[in-house]
Amino acid sequence: MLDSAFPITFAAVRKKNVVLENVPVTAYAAEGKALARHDGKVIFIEGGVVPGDVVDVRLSKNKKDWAEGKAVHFHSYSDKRVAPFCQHFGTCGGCKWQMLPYSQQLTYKQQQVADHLQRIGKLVLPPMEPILGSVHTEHYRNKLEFTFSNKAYLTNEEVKALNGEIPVRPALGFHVPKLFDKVLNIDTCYLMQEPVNLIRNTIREYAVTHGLTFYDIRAQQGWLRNLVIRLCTTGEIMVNLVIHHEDKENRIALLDHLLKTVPAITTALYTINPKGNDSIFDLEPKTYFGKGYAEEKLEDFVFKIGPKSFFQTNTYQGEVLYKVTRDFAGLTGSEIVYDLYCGTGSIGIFVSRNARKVVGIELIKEAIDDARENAARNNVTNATFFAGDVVDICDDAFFAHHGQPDVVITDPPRAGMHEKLVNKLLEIAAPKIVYVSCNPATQARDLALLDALYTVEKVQPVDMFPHTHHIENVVLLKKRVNN
Ligand SMILES: C[S@@+](CC[C@H](N)C(=O)[O-])C[C@H]1O[C@@H](n2cnc3c(N)ncnc32)[C@H](O)[C@@H]1O
Repeated sequence: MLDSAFPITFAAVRKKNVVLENVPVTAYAAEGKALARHDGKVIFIEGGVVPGDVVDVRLSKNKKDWAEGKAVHFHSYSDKRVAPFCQHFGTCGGCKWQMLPYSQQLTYKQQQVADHLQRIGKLVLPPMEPILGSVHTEHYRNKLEFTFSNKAYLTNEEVKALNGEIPVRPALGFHVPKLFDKVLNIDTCYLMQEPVNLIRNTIREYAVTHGLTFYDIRAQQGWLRNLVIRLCTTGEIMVNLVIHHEDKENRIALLDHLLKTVPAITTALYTINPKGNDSIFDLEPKTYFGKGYAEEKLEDFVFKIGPKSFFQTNTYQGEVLYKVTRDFAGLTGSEIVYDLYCGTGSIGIFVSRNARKVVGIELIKEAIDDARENAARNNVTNATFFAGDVVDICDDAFFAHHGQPDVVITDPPRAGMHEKLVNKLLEIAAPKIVYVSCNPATQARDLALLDALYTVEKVQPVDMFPHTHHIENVVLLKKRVNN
């Protein structure tokens, strides 16, 4: 069937820059790319394509078994498509799946988890639990970072209309994908509740009318660099304005104007960043107004979140994810639980009342400082946290000193666990491992190694990021009895 839809020979397909015509898109692959097949060859397709569309694809990579390209023409659209709700859809890098109904997004995410675990992990799976969708499909984030730039993104039509005379054009919004120096001016973003749009637009309007300079990332000049807004479910709002250098008069005037316009802000900070990159992790934010941090709640645990702290970006689904993790761990109060890649210790603290002891390990020292402080604030006395690389820390002496784990909870970054750590876990052979992952592909790779000793008992995908291709997945592994 598919062959007749490809009026092109296999030899031609091996060339780059070939345009494949009338390609029926059948599924989604990893990283939000769409997928089609021809002659046993897999074609990954970018460019806002969804399964059910029929497109022409210009190939940019062309290997023996697979190719990659961009949709350059749509012959027909999937009947599953819906109208995107955001005016910035198509240019902005966020919320790229708005053209699919949410129920359909969940179906594709569920399929992808199953596909990765079976194809990469080659695992025998128990019946998978249906993905837990987000109650809030808009306004679900608790933090966003906007960028100032003196090069607002312009469409091709806008550039043509300017006849080569392109002026400095201040923008405050999001980077346009693949254009590192262009920023899309955002008017309304649906990722966070109000007053986040009001805060961003107030600052931009004030800055433009008062002639404040927006950063030029190429020339490394300009005053205003980034704006980080955190809005907690407790109602607290923390704003961190990142500027290139101190300009006390303008800084005070701008922040005072903001606080007067948006009195709901509970904390305002500013950070001076004279560096070539945007990271603030090696900088010291200064408090201008309020207590200098915000508080977020998960169940009745309260977490202190400073301007540099990491916290799950969807608080509602973060709580769902942690409940699944705690349920999978099946704690009775007598267990020693290791929380690997613990960040600010939030999973460990969340399960602490159900465990005898929690041992958390995390690379970033500041996150461990937060974990210790959050444990103390929540009267958690049975959790200890250690800063360092899990691979180095988790040696025999460490386990001998802190106790053999009854349950290991592991929540690594997208790259998954280091093979040395997987081997160590096989050696330590805890009865249960709960593996929380934001990348089912690397999770599947690690599970394939753990398969030497463990059986996958439960699989629960959780959707933390509606309208994106990102998936969180929790897997319960139990040690086989005969091992
Ligand atoms: C997905 S986050 C998990 C955070 C935490 N479990 C939570 O729910 O907030 C992964 C964490 O692993 C940490 N990390 C990355 N590589 C590490 C390593 N080699 N050793 C220890 N921690 C590491 C990162 O700093 C990050 O905090």
